[in-house]
Amino acid sequence: MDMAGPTPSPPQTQIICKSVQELVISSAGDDNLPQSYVYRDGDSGGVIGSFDLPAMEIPVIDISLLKSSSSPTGETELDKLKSALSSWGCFQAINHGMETEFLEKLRALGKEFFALPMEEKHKYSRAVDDMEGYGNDMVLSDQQILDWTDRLYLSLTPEDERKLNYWPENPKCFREILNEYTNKLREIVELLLKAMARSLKLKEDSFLDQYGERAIMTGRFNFYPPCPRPDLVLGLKPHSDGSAVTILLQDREVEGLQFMKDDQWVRAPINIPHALLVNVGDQVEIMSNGIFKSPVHRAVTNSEKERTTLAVFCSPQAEMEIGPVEELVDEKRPRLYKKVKNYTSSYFQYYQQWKRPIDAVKI
Ligand SMILES: O=C(O)CCC(=O)C(=O)O
Ligand SMILES: [Fe+2]
Repeated sequence: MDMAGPTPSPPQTQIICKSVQELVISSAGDDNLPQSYVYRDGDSGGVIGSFDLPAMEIPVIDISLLKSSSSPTGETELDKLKSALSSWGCFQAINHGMETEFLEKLRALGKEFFALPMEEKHKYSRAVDDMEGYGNDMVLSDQQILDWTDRLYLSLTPEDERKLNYWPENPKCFREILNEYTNKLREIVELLLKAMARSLKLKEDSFLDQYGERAIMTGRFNFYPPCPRPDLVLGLKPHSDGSAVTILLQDREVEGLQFMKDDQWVRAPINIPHALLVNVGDQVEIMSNGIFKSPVHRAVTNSEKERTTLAVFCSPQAEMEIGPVEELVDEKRPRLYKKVKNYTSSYFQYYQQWKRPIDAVKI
């Protein structure tokens, strides 16, 4: 199955709308809240829900211990990884080899970019038909409920496919730091994919074999301005990621991410500022034949504080055919997913229609 093929319905006229930040500047309070952002009863289970949700007990994994399973600590950490990914589908990664100061520089890149004057940011605005660049939701239908977020979306690898015209020249160190982060994450993702395979008693290249030499990494700085009605507006609608693995650098001070577990929303904590939040995307769920879970998550808004995060989506090369690793298919666990190529290409059309693209490849 090629995901570049049939999709729910073709994109309709697209309208580029004002950035959320501009809306906040131009409207003085909730009387002016545009209806296109508002959830009404009946949309996705109705209201956004309670604000005192439980915090999740998210597993913390020392990824420096995942390099070898020959020591007892390595073995324990691999077991923790397996259990984290098959129950939650996510964990906080510590000892990833990046200094706290470096992560702070990265956080500052996003904050400083979104704090630039509008005219300056508009130099990097995405084109109507392009995902990349500065902007907000692609509007594909009148019914679409918009996300209360502005983004800067950049392709990071393959390096020769970077569109540098979208990479801000201000802050000055933007390109250098983001490039360094990309290189670090590339190593981390390789390490994780090997460890995931070993945790399932597979050969360590079992997932990497489906990954290709020109793997795709895209970075998205998400900026959530304060919102007058967090009870009616979401920062990001419920979704699971179309990636193989996503690495999220959360805001240091402001929470907002929530995961769905046993039909309940739970808050992702920000208690470890130097941790990276790693979550499985649909493509690892497919490759692991459903053993590892691609969790549904969303971002809520905050009436007082703005929030900035950086998500990096890591996926196999588009031409690679991915599917459940053969050793994970047997009578007890029949094949759950078809083989698929180019999984992320139609992701957003499903996303905007509240559909999970992974349902389209289930057997
Ligand atoms: O900003 C967040 O906390 C979540 C970001 C996210 O889920 C995404 O960009 O896919
Ligand atoms: Fe996500």
